[in-house]
Amino acid sequence: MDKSTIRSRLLQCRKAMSRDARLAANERILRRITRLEAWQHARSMLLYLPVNGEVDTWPFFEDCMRRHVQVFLPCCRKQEPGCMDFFQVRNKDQLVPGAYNIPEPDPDQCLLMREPSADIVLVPGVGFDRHGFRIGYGGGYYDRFFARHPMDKALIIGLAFACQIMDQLPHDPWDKPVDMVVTEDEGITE
Ligand SMILES: Nc1nc2c(c(=O)[nH]1)N(C=O)[C@@H](CNc1ccc(C(=O)N[C@@H](CCC(=O)O)C(=O)O)cc1)CN2
Ligand SMILES: Nc1ncnc2c1ncn2[C@@H]1O[C@H](COP(=O)(O)OP(=O)(O)OP(=O)(O)O)[C@@H](O)[C@H]1O
Repeated sequence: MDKSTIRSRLLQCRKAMSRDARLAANERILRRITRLEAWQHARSMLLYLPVNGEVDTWPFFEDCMRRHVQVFLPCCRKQEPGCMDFFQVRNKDQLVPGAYNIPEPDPDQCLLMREPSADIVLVPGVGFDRHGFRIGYGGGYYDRFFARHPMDKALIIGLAFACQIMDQLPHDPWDKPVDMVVTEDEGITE
């Protein structure tokens, strides 16, 4: 199967989850993540905010705000498709509706992260495999970002529901596996 066929199947299965199943799964993912020692010790994180039924990261954002952990969120470049930058966000009021209707940092109010580095990176995905390879919406945003900024010191965690996990996904030379994938059922590391 090619990437785009797999992408649409995985999106379909995520969409098919009931509201209750999604809420319960989000709750379990939250518990798994916040129990991680790395999460408890992290002082800075690159997060994302959810669209289209992705794993809900608002509770992570709130947890960071409460504990004064630095949070950086992506902002898609308008002139360069497939490129994004991270900006530091200090509160919800610094967010504006962005590309694909995802809340984004307002570049006028937020500090651009010139040399990205962080303790943890949470990565969204349409699907992941057991080796940490990821398939996204096909824009190549995270691929390009990690190519420019490998984030070698960070723990890179992919978030997904169990139905989004495949044994093996096709991957291209530019795909870089995440360090860990967390679903409601398990934490997957190699
Ligand atoms: N929450 C979140 N933020 C993110 C990403 C992401 O995957 N999730 N990105 C990671 O790359 C970047 C934005 N890229 C995106 C690319 C496409 C779509 C999107 O919704 N595409 C289709 C819908 C697909 C479908 O549901 O069928 C569309 O254009 O309508 C969303 C984000 C940066 N921020
Ligand atoms: N490092 C890179 N430099 C230039 N182009 C890249 C790079 N990485 C990926 N691309 C391009 O991005 C496109 C999308 O790649 P791919 O299908 O792997 O996206 P994806 O991982 O599903 O998307 P996303 O990261 O946005 O969620 C490909 O056409 C590829 O050529």
